[in-house]
Amino acid sequence: MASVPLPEQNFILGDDPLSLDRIRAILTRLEDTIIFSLIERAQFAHNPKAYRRGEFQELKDIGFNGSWLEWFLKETESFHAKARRYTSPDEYPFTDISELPSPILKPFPHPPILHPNKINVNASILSFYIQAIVPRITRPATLALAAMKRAKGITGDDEYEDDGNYGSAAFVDLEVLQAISKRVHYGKFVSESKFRDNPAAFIPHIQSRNRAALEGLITKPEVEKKLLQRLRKKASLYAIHFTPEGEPLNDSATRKIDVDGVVELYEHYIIPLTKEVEVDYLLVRLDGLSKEEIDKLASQEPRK
Ligand SMILES: C=C(O[C@@H]1C=C(C(=O)O)C=C[C@H]1O)C(=O)O
Repeated sequence: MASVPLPEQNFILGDDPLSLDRIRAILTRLEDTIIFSLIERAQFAHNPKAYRRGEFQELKDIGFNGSWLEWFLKETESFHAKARRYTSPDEYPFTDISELPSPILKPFPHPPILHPNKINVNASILSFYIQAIVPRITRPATLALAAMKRAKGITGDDEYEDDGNYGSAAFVDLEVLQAISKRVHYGKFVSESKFRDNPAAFIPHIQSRNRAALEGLITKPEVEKKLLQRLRKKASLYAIHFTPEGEPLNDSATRKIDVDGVVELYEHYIIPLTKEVEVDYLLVRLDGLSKEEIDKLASQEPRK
């Protein structure tokens, strides 16, 4: 009987915050969050207008020059920042932290787990989400809606791609983006766990800035292969519609989400970016340490 991963817990709970098995269980659980939030986003049209800067006069009127989604991010993250969300090492804002208010609560007394770093790859996440993911998983707005808009003289290149649900779609965009961001930045915990297991394996390549060697050390092809297989099965199952009587509709044309799109999201974007975070984190892992501290780490026996 395969062991069932530990109940998903964030890094604070649990006895060993850097157990690789527990970290992987959290990554596995985030697969569900990402798939279901993509299913929710797929219910709305592409709405490309929401991702282009300068499209909303109403935003310009309030002095905001970014896109609708960037405004949604800044407004939402400003509130979350006051609730100290971004003092947690597993939470990273898309808005420049210097533009967000200070927390009204004292920082949560997190255990010092990660080495100090300023790694934030949310700009890359936002870019691939807008350019590749949203167009892939959304369907044109209904032809009837397009006809209604034509009748009202609403035209433009978004005629079939815009259902006007800018607020609802952006709310779900944030859920997808925050889940992908958490998943990708968990690469820091993965790297810290692997580093502590065998510092001597990493230290020479960190010191010689050898990204390729570091990426070779953190890459686990068998883990990635199993993940993509599991992801395809999950997305195929979660995408099934049911009849009013609760019978599954096994018609691929009525799937709630493009399953290939979900797998490609992980294979071409999420996994590579997670590994980039892992390597970026390793490259700063020795920053601020004395020669004696580094030598002590290098002399440590491998833990596994
Ligand atoms: C996250 C890990 O590190 C790497 C990245 C993976 C991913 O992004 O899914 C999977 C395996 C490794 O290649 C891990 O070892 O679990």
